[in-house]
Amino acid sequence: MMMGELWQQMGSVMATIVFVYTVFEKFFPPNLRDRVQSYTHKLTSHFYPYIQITFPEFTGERLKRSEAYTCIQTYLSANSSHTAKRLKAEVVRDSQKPLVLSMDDNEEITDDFNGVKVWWAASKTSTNSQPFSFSYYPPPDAKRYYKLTFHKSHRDLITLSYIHYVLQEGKEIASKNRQLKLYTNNPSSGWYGYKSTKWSHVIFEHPASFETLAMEEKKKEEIIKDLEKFKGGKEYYAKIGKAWKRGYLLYGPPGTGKSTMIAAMANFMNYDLYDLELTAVKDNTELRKLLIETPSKSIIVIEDIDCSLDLTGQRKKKKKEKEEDEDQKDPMKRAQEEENKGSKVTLSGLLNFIDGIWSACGGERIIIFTTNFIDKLDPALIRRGRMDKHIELSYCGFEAFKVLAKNYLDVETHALFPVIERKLLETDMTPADVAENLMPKSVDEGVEDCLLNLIKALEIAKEEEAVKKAQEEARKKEEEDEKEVKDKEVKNNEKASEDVKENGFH
Ligand SMILES: Nc1ncnc2c1ncn2[C@@H]1O[C@H](COP(=O)(O)OP(=O)(O)OP(=O)(O)O)[C@@H](O)[C@H]1O
Ligand SMILES: [Mg+2]
Repeated sequence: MMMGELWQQMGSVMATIVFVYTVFEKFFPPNLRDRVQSYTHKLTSHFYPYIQITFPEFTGERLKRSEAYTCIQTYLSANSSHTAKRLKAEVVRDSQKPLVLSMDDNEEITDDFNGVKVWWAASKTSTNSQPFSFSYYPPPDAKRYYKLTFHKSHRDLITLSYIHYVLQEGKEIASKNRQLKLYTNNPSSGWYGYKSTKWSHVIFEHPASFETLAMEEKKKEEIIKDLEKFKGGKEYYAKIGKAWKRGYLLYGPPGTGKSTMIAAMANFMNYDLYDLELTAVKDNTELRKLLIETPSKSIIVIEDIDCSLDLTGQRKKKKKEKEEDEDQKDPMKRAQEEENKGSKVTLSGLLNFIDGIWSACGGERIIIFTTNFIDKLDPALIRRGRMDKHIELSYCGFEAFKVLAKNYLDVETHALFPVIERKLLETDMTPADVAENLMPKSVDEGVEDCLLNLIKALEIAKEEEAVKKAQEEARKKEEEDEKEVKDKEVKNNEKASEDVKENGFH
């Protein structure tokens, strides 16, 4: 007999029992009722050897969607779409698949775990308590739940292992199908300031990956391994007593692939990106709130950290000195300055953001800073522990060029490659410029035309570099000559005054 039919029969039996129970409750004293109840339980469990566990969709007072329900739904959708006969199709937000199929209400499927058979049923109970009442409003939504049924002899296996397995699997499938998101912080002033959430997002669709990223193979591998180690390092971080987070500092000239690498990292890790615009953050308190609102499995990015705030000298200025400065200003001027300054985030606020006790909330977070000028940054900001790994992205070398040639022209070798290799050694050109020159400018341009374009561009860049160098040298020489003349003058003046002293002339 099918489980569904069995339950239908059980339903009518239950209705009779409920009726008898109501009569029984009315006419029998409480102590007798308790005794009869315990016997009934024993009797039913003897004849009905199955255990049922329900997982309601909503739990708690705040009607939060149950995480377990969502995981089970994902797990069953992946497993039921080929076994269940009635399926429900839904467009699910943030999922890569346009349509997600899951089992329909009152549908039932079986699953197998270590040779043990279990039954899953999707059910719902109507919450409308007055079925015949007339109302202008539609009846409230039904309460959905999943019901798991299994034989009582497998109680331990199911409750200790199987349910855990289903939840884990569900989570993993969801994270694989998840659409990545790119968040940015809302400005704290104006209408956005009243928004309950501090971050707004769009779907992240950057196609960058480590395969298409142009850089030395060895360096790339090292970064990939570092990321992999971090991802699977939950126990390790717990063992060494460190918060599960890692900081990367990406530095190098403009157009060397810092932003591209961030996108590649997000795609590789399957983490959401939180692009933090520091100048829009009011103060340190708000910075902390933003941090708390980022969940685990996220990458927090602060681009061009050297330009975001004046973070270079603030920590060095002593508090006392600062107070003295402030006291001397008149209050009106001070208030205006505060207003103009916009963001009051300080270096110490940022240091605490990265490394303070709050930064440990949530875990599994990566923080990335990018800068064009690493020397401008306060050493405290980029010390290991805050920025654990410093990655330099530099001008295009031959290895990086080969990746770009493969991406843009689909070639791995060419007779012109050795020429380009030599020219790249002589000239500094960013991967962004190399990529631009490699891109065919019309449908008629073939591989060779593009490579020749690049060679030409490298030659022009070399000439420009030589001119710049000559100009720089000429400027330096001019400065030195000027200095020499000045030094001579000073020396002559000194000599003259010494003569005056010695000879006693006035
Ligand atoms: N290493 C690279 N690999 C692949 N493409 C690259 C690389 N570097 C630059 N590019 C190309 O050049 C463009 C600019 O690169 P990107 O924005 O990553 O530079 P950046 O280092 O972030 O520059 P900035 O310092 O100005 O922000 C990208 O769109 C990308 O196509
Ligand atoms: Mg950039």
